[in-house]
Amino acid sequence: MSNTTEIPPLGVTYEGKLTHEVSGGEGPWLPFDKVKHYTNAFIRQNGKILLGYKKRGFGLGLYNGFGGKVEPGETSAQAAVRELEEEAGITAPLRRCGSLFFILQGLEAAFCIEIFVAEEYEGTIIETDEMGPEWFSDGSDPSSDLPPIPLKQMWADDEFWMPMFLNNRMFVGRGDFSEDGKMLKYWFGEQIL
Ligand SMILES: Nc1[nH]c(=O)nc2c1ncn2[C@H]1C[C@H](O)[C@@H](COP(=O)(O)OP(=O)(O)OP(=O)(O)O)O1
Repeated sequence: MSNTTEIPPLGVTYEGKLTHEVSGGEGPWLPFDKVKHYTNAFIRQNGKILLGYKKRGFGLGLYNGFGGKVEPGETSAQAAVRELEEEAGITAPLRRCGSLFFILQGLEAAFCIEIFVAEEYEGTIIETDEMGPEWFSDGSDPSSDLPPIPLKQMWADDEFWMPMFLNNRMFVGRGDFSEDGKMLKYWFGEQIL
């Protein structure tokens, strides 16, 4: 790991205190002109975590939480509930547990993604045109028959903030990606409220 820094890069928003957990990569942080707001929601229940296999569009072929763009007039919390229902058919009392900022080389707008989690949900989980939902073990139950979280088939940043997420910490961070999806530089930390 090189270029470690304790100062969070531009785009990382937080309140209160921040601890630096992990950073790395080379070169300068990439510039950005605009920011687009997104959500990403996870259901975590009894040692299991619900992920979706992305069937189309951005992040195709990767597992992720359920989410998408925040529409005009919506709060990110409202968008998170709507996107979870659109993509997995369920509603849940989501609460925010982190904020991430990503830049993809070649795209003019950066992604500001609010991450949400809930331990319960209502409705029946369904496969949609966008997502194939699957349960994974969150690692807390050694006797679980479920597969582990498939980090090799997720965005490269996930392995850095997932440990904080799984420990119920509020996390923030930034990752800059090349056009072919390689993470060039990253910084992740924990927010202490
Ligand atoms: N580097 C990254 N790491 C990660 O874990 N999630 C990422 C990510 N970059 C993007 N995401 C997530 C945020 C969001 O849940 C999803 C992108 O949402 P979508 O592909 O659904 O966006 P769309 O532009 O299709 O929006 P909608 O049409 O509103 O669904 O990918």
